Amino acid sequence: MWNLTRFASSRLSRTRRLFSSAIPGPCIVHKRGTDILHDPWFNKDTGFPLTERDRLGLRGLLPPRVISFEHQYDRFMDSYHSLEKNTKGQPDSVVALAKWRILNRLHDRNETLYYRALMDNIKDFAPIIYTPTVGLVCQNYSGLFRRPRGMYFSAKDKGEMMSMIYNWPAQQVDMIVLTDGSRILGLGDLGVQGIGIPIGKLDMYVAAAGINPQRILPVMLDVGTNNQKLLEDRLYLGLRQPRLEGEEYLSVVDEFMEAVHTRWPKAVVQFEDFQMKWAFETLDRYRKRFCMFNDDIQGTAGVALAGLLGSVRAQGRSLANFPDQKIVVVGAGSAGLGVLSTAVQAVARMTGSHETAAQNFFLLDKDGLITKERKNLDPAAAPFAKDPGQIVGLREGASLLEVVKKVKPDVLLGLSGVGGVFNEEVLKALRESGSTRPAIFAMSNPTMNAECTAADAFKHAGENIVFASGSPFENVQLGNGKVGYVNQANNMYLFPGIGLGSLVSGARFITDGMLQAAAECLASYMSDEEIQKGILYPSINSIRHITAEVGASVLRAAVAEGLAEGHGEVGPNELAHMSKEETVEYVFRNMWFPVYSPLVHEK
Ligand SMILES: NC(=O)C1=CN([C@@H]2O[C@H](COP(=O)(O)OP(=O)(O)OC[C@H]3O[C@@H](n4cnc5c(N)ncnc54)[C@H](O)[C@@H]3O)[C@@H](O)[C@H]2O)C=CC1
Ligand SMILES: CC(=O)C(=O)O
Ligand SMILES: [Mg+2]
Repeated sequence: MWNLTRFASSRLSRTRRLFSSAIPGPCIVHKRGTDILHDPWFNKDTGFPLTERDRLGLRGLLPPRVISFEHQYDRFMDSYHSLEKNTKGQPDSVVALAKWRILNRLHDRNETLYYRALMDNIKDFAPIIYTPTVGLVCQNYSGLFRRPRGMYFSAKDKGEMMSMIYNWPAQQVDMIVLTDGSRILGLGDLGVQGIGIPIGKLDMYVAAAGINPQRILPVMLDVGTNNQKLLEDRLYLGLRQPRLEGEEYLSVVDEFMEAVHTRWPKAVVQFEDFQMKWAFETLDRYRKRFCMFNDDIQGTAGVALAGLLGSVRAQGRSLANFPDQKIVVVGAGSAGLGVLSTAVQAVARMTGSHETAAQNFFLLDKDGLITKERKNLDPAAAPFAKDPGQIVGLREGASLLEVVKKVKPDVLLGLSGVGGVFNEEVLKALRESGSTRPAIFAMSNPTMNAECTAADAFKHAGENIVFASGSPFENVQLGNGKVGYVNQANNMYLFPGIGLGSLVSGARFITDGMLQAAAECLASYMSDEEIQKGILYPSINSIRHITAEVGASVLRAAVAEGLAEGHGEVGPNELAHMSKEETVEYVFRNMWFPVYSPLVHEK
């Protein structure tokens, strides 16, 4: 079932070939003069050629010398490197925020240059615009606020959303990331300040999936906050009221979804960082009506499954051994339960039996091991709750240490949001694992919420482990030239491809089959040689390439299910007759690339 065909080794050179042939088409602009200079979508700063300055009424509004895009890029990177030098030795949070500020200023001024800088320096810049720094930015959003980005729909806008949606200046929107700020990374309820997450996710969409930045829309649904500290903060920019609950809450989300799909029926909506009860409820409510998915449940599940399959291969075993792996999942929230149900489905497909598929999985939450004896057992966790009769030596609520000692798992996977729960004792206990190569996935974000650090994992659990974390860590030097490889197990490897594949297929819904195709594509991406070294996921430097492959797999799955209605000029028949290679090239062709387009003014 898992096709492990290696993709062409020249994957990066093919990416470059596809981009180098891209000639920028003209871009219609409905403004002139300073209005253009103040619009980051069109602004080229000193890069406007003289003829364009004439055409657009810019002559005299800029210093006379025309600076090339490459020169502007170098100038920006020089100032970034000076900032790095000048902030050396300062606390990490100060440096991180300074870097975020310089990038944010460019984002606000000139998006073309910003996205080129982001794409070309994705390994260095992703930790600033995405996890971990985006968490710090959200925590400090009200104080850092200078200008709005995206749209804000609040509980006070009830009845107005259908008209408000037309306030957005773009004619077309393809990709929306929506949050209600109720569970931002592992940082809890940050209310309106959570808007930083949709912004960061959509930056990744532009960088990885080549979604045109004029067609993205970050959205905050502000239904209040239960964070007392924020409610009392004089700078807080959100509604000062407790969160709406029940039908009142759902009616706000319903109204937003209707409004969006009235104006842009083909837009894909990604739900992000909703607290668990609403994450599941909204997914269930909308997935058969709109083209939407929940990244924390579904995107994370695919990335984790790819990593789990990779860790079986890292043991030198075939994927047929996956059902025998003992896997302890710590965290029974939206992410943990999403991972577990996807992994259990994969086992069921392999073994042909649903009944026994969950037997090697152990689930813990803040109250320890979850069994059928759990009082007020959450129905979402119930399918994974252990029958006390079948877990000799373990009881309801057993601690993580007890579970690890007893189960001797092959994999310890954390999605608890709690930093350090894989403590020294737990990691040392993993040395007694039955596995030849235990795997540790400390997937919680941001860095301080990771269940353990990479250094601690290799130090306490042994040098033979495979390690992955949600936020980036440096590789660990183990001495004698040996390196403990650190993987980033983050849904960023899938959500851009899921969104892009759904968009360019013109699918009305995102099905389990499309999500499974995305996970299988990621799982098959790495070579045996890489996997043997403990490298489970591609380098972030090749994120555009992996996203194109994932997008193509999603598209092909949509075609196979008869859901692909086509996109732009390309109809469903054409999509259905594309070979695998042609599908990847079609996906690439639909990616936006940051170059200055000639601007043509139209009234
Ligand atoms: N790496 C990635 O791609 C992703 C990472 N995450 C991270 O996963 C974390 C959890 O996210 P959600 O599931 O949405 O949160 P959630 O709030 O829905 O669930 C958290 C779960 O952890 C449990 N928990 C809390 N303290 C614990 C402890 N001391 N020991 C064991 N379990 C404990 C809770 O009981 C709950 O079941 C967050 O930090 C988030 O950043 C989420 C999605 C993707
Ligand atoms: C990565 C992500 O989606 C999260 O930590 O919530
Ligand atoms: Mg998330």
